[in-house]
Amino acid sequence: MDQVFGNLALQDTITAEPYIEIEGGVSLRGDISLAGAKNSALPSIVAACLSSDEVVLHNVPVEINDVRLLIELLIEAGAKIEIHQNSLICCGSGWKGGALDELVAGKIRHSLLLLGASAFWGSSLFLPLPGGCSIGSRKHDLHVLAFKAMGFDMIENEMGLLLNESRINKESNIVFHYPTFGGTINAIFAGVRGNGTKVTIYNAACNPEVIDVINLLNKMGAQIRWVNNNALEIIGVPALRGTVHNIMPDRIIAATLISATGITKGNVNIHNISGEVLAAELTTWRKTGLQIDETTYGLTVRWTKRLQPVDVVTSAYPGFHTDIQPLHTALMLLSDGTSTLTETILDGRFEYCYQLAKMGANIEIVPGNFNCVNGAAGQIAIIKGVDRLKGSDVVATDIRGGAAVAVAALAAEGNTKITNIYQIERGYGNIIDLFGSLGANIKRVSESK
Ligand SMILES: CC(=O)N[C@H]1[C@@H](OP(=O)(O)OP(=O)(O)OC[C@H]2O[C@@H](n3ccc(=O)[nH]c3=O)[C@H](O)[C@@H]2O)O[C@H](CO)[C@@H](O)[C@@H]1O
Ligand SMILES: C=C(OP(=O)(O)O)C(=O)O
Repeated sequence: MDQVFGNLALQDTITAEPYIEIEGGVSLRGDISLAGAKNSALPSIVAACLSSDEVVLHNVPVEINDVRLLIELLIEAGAKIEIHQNSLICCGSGWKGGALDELVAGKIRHSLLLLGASAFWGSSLFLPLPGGCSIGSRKHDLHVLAFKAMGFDMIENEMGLLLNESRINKESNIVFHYPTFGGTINAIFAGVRGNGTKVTIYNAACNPEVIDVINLLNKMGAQIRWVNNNALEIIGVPALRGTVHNIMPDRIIAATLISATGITKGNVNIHNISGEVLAAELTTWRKTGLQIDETTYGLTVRWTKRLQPVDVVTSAYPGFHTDIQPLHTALMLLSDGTSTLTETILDGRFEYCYQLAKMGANIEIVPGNFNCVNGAAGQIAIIKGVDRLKGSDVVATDIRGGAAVAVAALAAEGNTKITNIYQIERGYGNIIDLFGSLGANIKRVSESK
């Protein structure tokens, strides 16, 4: 790889500390339980604020930076949220909408979901441009399309999105060309309230995190059901009620642990996860020779022999998850041959590969003969397995790219220093405990303290 930093040199927000230090070479061993999923918790917290009764959420990963920021935004918009360890008591009775803080909204992708919440409450909201991982062109045209199809008055400019106080149509059809995760959730939030209004979302996202949010809303009295061919039908109800809900376990953290176990030749039991939510990924990883068994409590993962290369193409659920592709790359780094990874969802999702190259990984990024779902030119990573990785100074480029370099560092010879760990901590509550409890030599260092 001739580029040392990829496009990362263009970013001006890389933080030197705190940083993570990993002394590689320890095989991960032991048992571990998963925390609640970030990508279910974020929309679920917004959903919980759609009722003026109390909604209690358990198993919320409250240490995650993005969760904290979303709570801050919701409180600013008038919701009441109390944090009690890993549980939240949420109530939307004071919802006032308004203009959201640019700095906070601009750090997270799911600030977008406050638009759906505002439509639910019948109030206006100005959302400065949302943020999230810098992993390609993250468009929001499908969100706008959904709001407009439902009859809401939405104005979009280079500063952000303005939802004016407006009413939902009696009946609307939303047709997505791609099953957008955030777009589906936003349309559900906006469509769930009404007096018998009907919204049908064609080609809706059906990943486990969406199902978790729908289950929560239906417990709150919403009427949301699948009709056919991934169409969701939402019949508006006058109000939602309080309930209690457990956020689903984080399947991407499970994938992170599987990758880390495979690359370190380990033996780890992952509790409270069903193989069903990672079906495409487990099928792929079993082909590498990694032994993964489903048990009554979760998954057992055992390395028994050098892993074989296996090609992956990312796609919408139930396909191989784009958030898990960096973890598959990590798993393939020491494999016995060449594998390819074709990323079809997000065009900028290979930045972390330039960091892995500093550790001795052999990865080439080549143009693909296709466009990603956002219309941008797609790329393919060609990974040639090497015999060893070496510790190095690397940067966490985004949540999962950061996790991938941490996973590689666990198997590298010597010491790796990872900076810009704010990115990792946007998605992992405590990666030090996650790997440390399985034997890894890992610590978080803050020299200025
Ligand atoms: C907080 C959260 O849960 N984030 C997840 C969510 O993000 P997010 O909700 O942003 O993902 P989407 O499914 O909406 O986006 C996937 C693709 O569709 C494109 N698109 C999306 C919306 C739109 O209006 N127009 C459009 O073209 C995006 O640019 C992207 O290329 O799903 C992504 C894809 O599985 C994951 O990587 C993120 O981890
Ligand atoms: C891309 C991710 O998150 P976000 O959409 O919040 O940036 C992720 O969780 O991997």
